[in-house]
Amino acid sequence: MSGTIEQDLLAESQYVSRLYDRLDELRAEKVQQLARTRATGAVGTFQNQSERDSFASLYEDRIAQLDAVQDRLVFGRLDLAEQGEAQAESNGAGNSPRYIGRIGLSDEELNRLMIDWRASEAAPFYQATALNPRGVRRRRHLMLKGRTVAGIEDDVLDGTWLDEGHTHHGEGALMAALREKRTGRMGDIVGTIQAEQDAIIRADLPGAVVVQGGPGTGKTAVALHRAAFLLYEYRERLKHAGVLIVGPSNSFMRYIERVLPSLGETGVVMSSVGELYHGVHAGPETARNVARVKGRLSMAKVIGAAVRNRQRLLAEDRTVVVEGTRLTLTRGMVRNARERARHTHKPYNEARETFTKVIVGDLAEQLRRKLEESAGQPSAADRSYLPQEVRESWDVRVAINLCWMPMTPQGLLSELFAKPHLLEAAAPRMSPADRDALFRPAGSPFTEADVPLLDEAAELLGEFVNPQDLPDTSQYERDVENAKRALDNMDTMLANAGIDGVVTAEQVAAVNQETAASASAAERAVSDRTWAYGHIVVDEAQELSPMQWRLLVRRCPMKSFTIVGDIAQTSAASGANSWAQALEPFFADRYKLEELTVNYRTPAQIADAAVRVAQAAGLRITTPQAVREGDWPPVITTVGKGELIQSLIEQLPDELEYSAGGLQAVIVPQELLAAARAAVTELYTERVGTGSGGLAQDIVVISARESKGLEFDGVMIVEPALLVAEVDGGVGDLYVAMTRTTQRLHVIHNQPLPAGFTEA
Ligand SMILES: Nc1ncnc2c1ncn2[C@@H]1O[C@H](COP(=O)(O)OP(=O)(O)OP(=O)(O)O)[C@@H](O)[C@H]1O
Repeated sequence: MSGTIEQDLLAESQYVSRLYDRLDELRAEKVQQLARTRATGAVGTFQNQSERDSFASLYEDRIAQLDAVQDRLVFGRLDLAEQGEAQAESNGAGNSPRYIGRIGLSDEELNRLMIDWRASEAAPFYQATALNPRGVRRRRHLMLKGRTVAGIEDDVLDGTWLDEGHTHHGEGALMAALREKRTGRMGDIVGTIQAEQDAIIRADLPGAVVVQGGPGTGKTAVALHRAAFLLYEYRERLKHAGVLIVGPSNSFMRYIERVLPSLGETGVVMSSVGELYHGVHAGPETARNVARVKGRLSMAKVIGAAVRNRQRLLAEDRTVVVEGTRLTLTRGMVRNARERARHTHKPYNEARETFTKVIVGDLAEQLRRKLEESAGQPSAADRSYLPQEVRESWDVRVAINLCWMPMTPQGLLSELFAKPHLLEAAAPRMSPADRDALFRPAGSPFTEADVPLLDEAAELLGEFVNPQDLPDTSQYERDVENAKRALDNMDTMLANAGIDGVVTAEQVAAVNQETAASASAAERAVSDRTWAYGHIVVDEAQELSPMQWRLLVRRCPMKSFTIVGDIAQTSAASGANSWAQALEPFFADRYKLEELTVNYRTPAQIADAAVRVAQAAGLRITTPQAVREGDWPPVITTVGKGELIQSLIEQLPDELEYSAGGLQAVIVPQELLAAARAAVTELYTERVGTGSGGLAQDIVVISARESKGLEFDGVMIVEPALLVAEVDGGVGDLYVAMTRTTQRLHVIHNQPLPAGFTEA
């Protein structure tokens, strides 16, 4: 059953190579099928063509998936105790070992070669313990280098096997994984998921799960693996509705973007909080008081009032001229039309149709009476054209727009913050100081804190139809026009394919519409604000304001959420002080709170210092147990006034040597950021990045806020006291910065260090 390590490595390598052969075979099959499908060309009925397109994209997706899982395709093996016959048959593999990998693989005869890590049969790989072995005799981790097995780590749970020596040991699969250099892109942890993490990953789909955990406890990793698990376990349900993953910033989204594809899952929608309103790329809200005000739930009422206030009454009756006849639009007519429009309970832009119809009807009636009066007698003549004349009158259009102007969310918000009288009318109970804080000139860029306000406005305003826009039917006509032009260019191509005059411009236009209709759930979800997702994963969730929560809950009415974060790391002015405070308005007490307790990232010596700083400032934190002691305590360099940047430049080369090809971060207060970046860039030019770092950039100079959620082999922090001062004296950001490192922390300071930094 077990030989020398060399024999076992060889045997395992042979099996692994069989798995890769099978993967190659499947890939080649799909490539062939794709080529055959494409070769059928642009002929046949449109149904045929759209079927062909769907097949082609199916094959493309499968090829992409097979490519993405190549790296460390298989990572585990389970040897199980004797099973009952029925069970042995049902898993088709008798008592032969189960190999656990990124996807499931079977041979041509449908014998299972490898089990997807998400399948229930794979669960013992993560959950079996000596106390509860769940039928597992031996859990084996396979460490691959390319396509061969370079290392084996055994975990024997059966006493007799232990005695017989069926075991190989090294430093441990987990430790080996943690020792890896950081690349600036998060990797998956599928081979070493720990039991407490696995329990959360495999929790049921319905309801909200909140995962609280200190720094480095694997919250992000767990959230992403959970998304992959849900997409596997509830594929049918989630295939159409999709899964949305929300994180704090674009650089964070870049940091995590490769994890799901490496688990064989694409098609998930990923968005930072600033990108949640389609078409707006919002930057951070830097003014903390503004973020605080905009994040309050009461802003929903303010937006509601702002929309209602745009339905105006007339101050006095107004004369309008229709085809030379003077008519009177009375205040009463407008009030009545507004009541009827409001009664439809439709969004503002749609209710405007009712408002317009009522006004036009009343004025057309007035016009009819006037025409008859001037003719001196009632007439049976057809007057059905009158409403059209009224509708087209310039005066009438101006008057209607004065009372009920079509609005975009962007337009509404821009004006609301640029015109103090509008804000005062919409928010009479807001303090003047808060109203002043919201003021900004029209056309200013939108910020993250505006995103939920835009969404709120969109909800209340409904579809915006620009009166100057052509009606819907003309879109089709424009498509036909485009297609006609495209067809001119396609003539030769069609002739080559032996098709002459078979495809018409109308048919090409119809194909465009088909394509739009068959876009994947993910593609459609991104652009459709009213899309209801099947599940939402929120990372760094402690930072979300109540208004941001409101937006997210609207995007998933079923309230199926995975929410991960650390209350102690809150730095946003409108973020949460407790999960109960953040979630109760939306979930009441219907959420399950889980906790992660082991810090996999930061060595104990550094994590302890971070904990002391947090506790000295009175922050209530959970203190996870660090899995490694680490080689270095925090290094502290004290410098004279004005020498911070100079010292940074002097110390950086040593730190780069320590991180030896890994990723080095320099975390700097906002006010020193530009100077630090310039100085470091002068020395290291293109090695310096600003975001999470990439393969080409191994030094990043960033603010504490930007470092949220990321990790580096080495971290330098410049002037901690300023990091604290810039967030109103909170130590949350400093706590975050200190816990970003996997190896070394070096602090350069001039001002006194915050309490707790050094051991008393
Ligand atoms: N079971 C595991 N096996 C291997 N590595 C792990 C495991 N769990 C976590 N890690 C690693 O620990 C590091 C921290 O994980 P992650 O970023 O998910 O933590 P976090 O709780 O989100 O941290 P923070 O709140 O500080 O941003 C990552 O490098 C991750 O890959």
